[in-house]
This record gives sequence, structure tokens and C-alpha cells, in this order.
Amino acid sequence: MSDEVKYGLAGVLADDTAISKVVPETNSLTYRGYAVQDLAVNGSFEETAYLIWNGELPTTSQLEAFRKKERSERGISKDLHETIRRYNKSAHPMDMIRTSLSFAGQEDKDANTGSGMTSAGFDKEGLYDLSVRMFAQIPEMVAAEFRHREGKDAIAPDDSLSWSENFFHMCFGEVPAPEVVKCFDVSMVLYAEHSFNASTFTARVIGSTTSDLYSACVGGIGALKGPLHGGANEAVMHMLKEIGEPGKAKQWMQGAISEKRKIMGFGHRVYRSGDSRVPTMTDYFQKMVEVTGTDEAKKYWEMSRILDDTMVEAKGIYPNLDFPAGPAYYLMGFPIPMFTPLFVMSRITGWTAHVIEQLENNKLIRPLSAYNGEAQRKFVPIGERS
Ligand SMILES: CC(=O)SCCNC(=O)CCNC(=O)[C@H](O)C(C)(C)COP(=O)(O)OP(=O)(O)OC[C@H]1O[C@@H](n2cnc3c(N)ncnc32)[C@H](O)[C@@H]1OP(=O)(O)O
Ligand SMILES: O=C([O-])CC(=O)C(=O)O
Repeated sequence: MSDEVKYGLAGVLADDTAISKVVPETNSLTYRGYAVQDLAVNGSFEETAYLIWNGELPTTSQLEAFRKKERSERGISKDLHETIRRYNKSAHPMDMIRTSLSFAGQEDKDANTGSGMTSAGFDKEGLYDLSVRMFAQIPEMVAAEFRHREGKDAIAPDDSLSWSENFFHMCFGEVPAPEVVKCFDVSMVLYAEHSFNASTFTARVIGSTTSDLYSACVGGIGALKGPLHGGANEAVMHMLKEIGEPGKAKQWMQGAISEKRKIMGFGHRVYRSGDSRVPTMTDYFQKMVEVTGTDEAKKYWEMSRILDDTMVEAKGIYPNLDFPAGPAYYLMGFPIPMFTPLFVMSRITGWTAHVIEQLENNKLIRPLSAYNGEAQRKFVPIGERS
């Protein structure tokens, strides 16, 4: 270990950003200056997406035009549908969405817009158009992959529906109660952006080589899949199912703590005393429990309260957004392995905005390493090696 190295880049300021601000001291998060909880409760995910890319909230007519643009970009190709139908049904949905986005990139004649592969160079408008296209099409990929795993045909998008309503329609063939759609929409707002988290930083690193936007986002998907990052929302639900009932929750948590196990959905690199997004998502998880009204839903709610209290009391480690989001998605009817692809559908806004910001003032991201391997030595011909 070297004193000069910042392991995991912890505490390192790697660049400027005007997209979001995380303030750990006050557990607050703003997108372009707006508190995330205000955006989530009072606005829609479409408005947040517009804000993240354009820097300002849309007026009524701007939002109308944005919605029209998003709807006009819906519709993945027949070839991609055909490819999805060939996927191994037991593959993880994150592997499926990573493959589908990559497939869409090789089909898209505009894929290299704004990249070093074209002589035109940086093209902000072109990159924005590509971003909206991915935002419009990724939900259809996720829904088609879900239905393929279930042995069902894909459902075409419905342009009369909002981005969130349309996703439910493409998954289940119907739009649930407005309260359920709102809870989902809130989760999308909360997941959209979080400064230099691992997947966004990955996307920026790829963007900094002036590679293309699809490559940057495919890389982001790879980084998000891990349970230390986006994959934790799935792990939380597996944990709740493993514990099984509220009566066992405290003892389970105490056992996990004494065995020094990492408990999924808790802790954060930046927040040390609570994740700014958790109170809002917890309120909406509770609303999902009320809407569902089942004993199972109440059981997950009670368990999550006990786990939260026990962990905070024993270790002073607080839940992160994945903790309430996982069970909320479960109550919406999504299968567990689909939770991280839902995160992708939202975070595509943050990833693309960051790649555009990176390219606006680009400097290749290339840190140094402290070498701790063998000292230089003489080459030994193969016949002389022991
Ligand atoms: C949307 C998101 O991506 S949010 C993050 C989602 N990830 C998770 O929920 C996975 C579980 N959490 C973790 O693994 C970590 O908290 C991370 C990876 C998120 C942050 O990690 P780091 O900033 O590197 O903190 P680090 O892992 O060094 O933890 C610091 C201390 O807190 C403990 N700690 C942190 N998180 C946890 C946890 N979830 N369970 C148990 N102990 C924990 C560590 O064991 C360590 O203790 P020690 O100093 O006694 O060794
Ligand atoms: O910021 C992080 O390290 C992880 C996180 O919460 C996110 O990406 O939303």
C-alpha cells in the first residue's frame, strides 16, 4: 500500500460537473440546482430527463415537444427483436440489456455522432438526439427481454402513453393504478443521476477517449451490474426473502453484523449519515405497501423497518436508495433480476449527460498507478527457465 495512492479514488476530485451536486454533510442532492425530492414528488421523470440534458426545467411547450420527440424515437428494429428472441432465457437481464444496447449501436447510422470516429468532432445536438433515442428505446428492450424470459411475445409501444405508463404497458399489457405509475416514476427520478458514481465515471472514461456514446453507456451498464453499485437493489430483495418474516429480522441483522458480512442496500461511498433519496423512496415504498394491501407487502415493510433500525443502531450505517427501491419494485410486480435494468432505464439520462459534458471540455482520463510488482529483470529464454 502506498501513502500516495487514493485507493478506489476515494476523496479524489476528478473533474468539474454542473449536472448534479451531492452534499454529504446535509444529505442533499440537487440536479441542475433543484432538490431531487421536489423533482420526484412534484414533477415527472420526463421533466427530470429534460432538465438533466438541457440544464433548465421545460416550459409546457418545451415539455410537449420533448415528449413528442421521445415518442417519435420509440420502436426497436425487427432484427433486435429477433436477436432478443435468441437470448438464453436464463441469462441475467443485465447481460441482455448490455447486449441489446450494443446491438442497437451497431445498427444506428448516427452511432458515431460526436465521436472521434467522425471528422465532424464534438456535436452537442447530435449527442442529445442519440441520448433521447436511447432513453426512448431502452425500456422497450428491457420489456421485450422480460417477456422473452416469460415465453411471451413483445408488446409494441403505445404513443398515447407517457414514458413510465408505456413501460408498464410493454411489460404487462396494461397500465396499473396511477399510484403505482407515480411510485415507479419517482424511483426513475431518484435513480437518474448521482455525480461521479462508478458507472457514470466509467461512461466518462470511455467518452474521454472520444469513443461513441453507445460504447460509453454499454460500459456504464457493465459497471452498474455489480452488487456494490446498482446490483444492490436485487440483493436487497433476495435478503428480505431469505429472512422471510419480521420476527427474524433483528436476529438476522445482528448475526450478519457479528460475522462482519456486507449487508446490501446499506452504506455509501459519499453519504455517511443517510442517502438524500431514501426518505422519498421509503415514502413511496410505503405507498406501494398500502396500494398492494397484502400481508406479504406488510411483511416486507416491517422487516425493512427493523433491518434499518438495527443496522443504524449497531453500526451507524444507513440505507442507500437500493434498500427501499428493491422491495418497491417487487410490489410493482417486477421479477427481482429485472431491478437493475430498471436502474439502467433511468441512469441512461445521467450517463449521456456526463459524456456530453466530458466532451465539451475533454481531457483524456488517464491516472497513474504506483507500481508494486517485480523490479526489472533479464529475459530468460524458454529452454533455460526452471
Ligand atoms: C445506488 C448505489 O449504487 S448505492 C450503493 C449500493 N451498494 C450496496 O448497497 C452494497 C453494500 N455497501 C457497500 O458495499 C459499501 O457501503 C459501498 C461499496 C457502497 C461503499 O463502500 P466504501 O466507501 O468503500 O466503504 P467501505 O466498504 O470501506 O466501508 C467502510 C466501513 O463500513 C463498513 N460497511 C460499509 N458498508 C457496509 C455494509 N453494507 N454492510 C456492513 N458493513 C459495511 C465496512 O465494512 C467498513 O468497516 P471497517 O472500517 O470496520 O472495515
Ligand atoms: O454515488 C454512488 O457512488 C452510488 C449511487 O448512489 C448512485 O450511483 O446512485
